[in-house]
Amino acid sequence: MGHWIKSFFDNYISGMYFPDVRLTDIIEILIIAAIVYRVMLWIKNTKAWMLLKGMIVLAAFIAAAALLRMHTILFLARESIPALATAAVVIFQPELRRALEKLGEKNLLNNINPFDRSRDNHRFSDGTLESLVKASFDMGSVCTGALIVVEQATQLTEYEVTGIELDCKVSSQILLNIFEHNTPLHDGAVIVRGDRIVSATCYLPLSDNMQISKELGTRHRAALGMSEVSDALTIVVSEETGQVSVAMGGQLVRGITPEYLSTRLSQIQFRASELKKFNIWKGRHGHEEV
Ligand SMILES: Nc1ncnc2c1ncn2[C@@H]1O[C@H](COP(=O)(O)OP(=O)(O)OP(=O)(O)O)[C@@H](O)[C@H]1O
Repeated sequence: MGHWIKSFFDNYISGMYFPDVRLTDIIEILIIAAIVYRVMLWIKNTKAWMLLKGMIVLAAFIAAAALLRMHTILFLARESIPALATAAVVIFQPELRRALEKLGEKNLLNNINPFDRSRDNHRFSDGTLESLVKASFDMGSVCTGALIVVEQATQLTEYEVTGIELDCKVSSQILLNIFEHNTPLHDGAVIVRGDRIVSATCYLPLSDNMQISKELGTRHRAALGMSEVSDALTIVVSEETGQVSVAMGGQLVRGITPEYLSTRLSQIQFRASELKKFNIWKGRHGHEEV
């Protein structure tokens, strides 16, 4: 038996090439796998999926042209590659920007950089949370349409300037007043930063998600659009049905309850660093992803 094992090793194993795998190689493989996974998710969740499908069709066409030796088509394809690459960057500018912003949100530099203003103003009180929930469901009960964006780490200044500047403490009464029909501020969205309403009548980007239900109009599309370009949580109250929905991270959850909205708001109520302390001390929502 011993002889057999020895001859097996001599004949097969000793002839094999075992690369010298270091710990850094394993870390490198894991990093590349995570990046590829993230890029694939990004492609799947954005317009890039359409682009990828288009590129596959184009590649198949060029491969067929190469097989059939269609030199003019190959020449045109070769010459247009730089132009197509530039066009892709221009077309996907919002998605690329969002991807980089997301990277920045999780960046360790946020915890180190003392000049980062976003660390100071993204916490709202329990009073604001309760006012948002109360106002949303009060408006829902009388079918008053509303759109309320609760800012998180992504600064919404560019959307804030499309509206009328306000600086008032969040209260359910103010929100009800703003969205009252036929009043000057009722159209568009309100942006909430911390405990304050910073702007009303804001214009939000519309989502071009083709999977969104056809029965939903531009108010819901705007809420979803906002959630695609930022980490904000947007509350929508339907004027038609009185239903309250919430959009965040490119997902729209329709027909929610006050408890659900309360939970979602409490999940974003504290900054990540504060949240850890909050969970340790209060033991609330410790299991939920933020
Ligand atoms: N891009 C936008 N940014 C902000 N608000 C918007 C935007 N587009 C539409 N709205 C708001 O939505 C209102 C129109 O809502 P619309 O009826 O088209 O949407 P909906 O999703 O069907 O909502 P509802 O159920 O309330 O009818 C507008 O009067 C405006 O207040």
